[in-house]
Formats: sequence, C-alpha cells, structure tokens
Amino acid sequence: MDISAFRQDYQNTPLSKTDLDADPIQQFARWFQQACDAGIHEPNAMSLATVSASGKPSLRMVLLKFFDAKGFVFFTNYGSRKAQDIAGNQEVALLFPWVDLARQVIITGPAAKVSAMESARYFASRPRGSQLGAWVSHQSAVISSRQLLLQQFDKLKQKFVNGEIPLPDFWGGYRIAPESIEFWQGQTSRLHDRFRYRKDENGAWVIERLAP
Ligand SMILES: Cc1cc2nc3c(=O)[nH]c(=O)nc-3n(C[C@H](O)[C@H](O)[C@H](O)COP(=O)(O)O)c2cc1C
Repeated sequence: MDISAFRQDYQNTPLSKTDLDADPIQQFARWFQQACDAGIHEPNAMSLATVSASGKPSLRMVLLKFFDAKGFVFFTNYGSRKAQDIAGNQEVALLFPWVDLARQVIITGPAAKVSAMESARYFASRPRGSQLGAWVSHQSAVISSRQLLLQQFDKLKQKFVNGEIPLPDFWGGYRIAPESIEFWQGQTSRLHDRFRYRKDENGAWVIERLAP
C-alpha cells in the first residue's frame, strides 16, 4: 500500500524561547493542561522506551500518574520485561504523542523504583478489579490461555472477598528523574519548533532550540 501522500501541514503560532517557562516541569504542566483542554484522549498515555543490559531496545505505552520536580511516575509489574530492562539499564525515554495538537514531549533520564509506601498509596486508590488484575498477571510471561487468567482472577476474588487487597510485592511505581525534556511543536513547511531543556554542570536548566 502506498501511503506516501498522507501528510499534514501544521499551522501553529510560532513558539519562541520567551514563550517558555524557565522550569520544564511548569512548561510540561502548561502543555499537559492544554492537552486536557483540547480533549486529547488519555493525555497521560506515554511511550516508555527501555534498553536491556545487552542493548536490545523495547517500547510500550504506560500511564503517567504523578509528576513534579522529582520526576515522572508510572506503575507496573516489577517482573515485566520493562522492569528487567530497567534493572540492567536505568536509562529510559518517555514520549507523549499529542499528535492532534501537533505536539510531542520527549523526556530522558534514569528510572528508579518509588518507595513501597508510595506504591501502596497509589495501589489503594485503584479500582478493586485493577488491584486483582495486578495480582493475577505475571506481566510479560508467556501464558497458555485467557481462561487461566480468568480462573485465577475468580479465585483471588473469593480470597479477598472482604477487606483491603494488599499491594503485591511484585508491583509498584518507577520515577524517571528528567535529565532532558524536549518540547516539539509542528510548524508550516516542516520548520518545526523544538526546544530542549537540559541540566548544565551546576544543575541549572538550560533551554536550547534544536533544528527541526
Ligand atoms: C494506553 C495504554 C496504557 C497502558 N498503561 C500501562 C501502565 O500504566 N502500566 C503497565 O504496566 N502497562 C500499561 N499498558 C500496557 C503496556 O503497554 C505493556 O503491554 C505492558 O506493560 C507490558 O510491557 P512489557 O512486556 O514491555 O514490560 C498500557 C497500554 C496502553 C495501550
């Protein structure tokens, strides 16, 4: 199939350095709010790229749940492929694909587990079905059938019929401490605006315009 004619010209107000907040987290908060206001579906869905200790890349979507100056937090299974990758190589990349706004944000930095207390607090806020789902799934392992998952789900549902469902010790969050954050906005004639924040040797954020 030839889809070479699929193309979109972007018409946005040009972005200049003076439009940007000096703090990339504040800038991210501003764009995140604009993505919400624009009705972007699941604006907190982000691609997470990891690289294994042997150098093999892999990629998947996860949901951003918290962000602040300390970093960007998502939750997952600590036995999953992504978790194994991070155990061998903590350097990861995140990408928010806000294509309907002709925007993307790319974040790089090391990932580290959040505290069990932080994971427990978030786990307790999840719907009961999601809590049971976390217990049942040995995420990324090969399984023989969906039936097996449903059987285990029902078994656990009975086991935890009353009271709180505890946090599995194989489930929790990761926080990515940003080392660089790039804001990309599509412009006409492919002369897009790209601004990258990176930390200088004193730990202060520097903003640089990149060629599109
Ligand atoms: C929109 C969307 C959101 C997702 N959010 C999460 C998430 O927050 N945590 C998670 O573990 N998996 C999430 N997934 C599933 C992952 O993409 C992936 O299939 C799973 O984590 C296993 O990845 P791995 O085998 O590379 O570790 C999401 C998938 C989609 C499409």
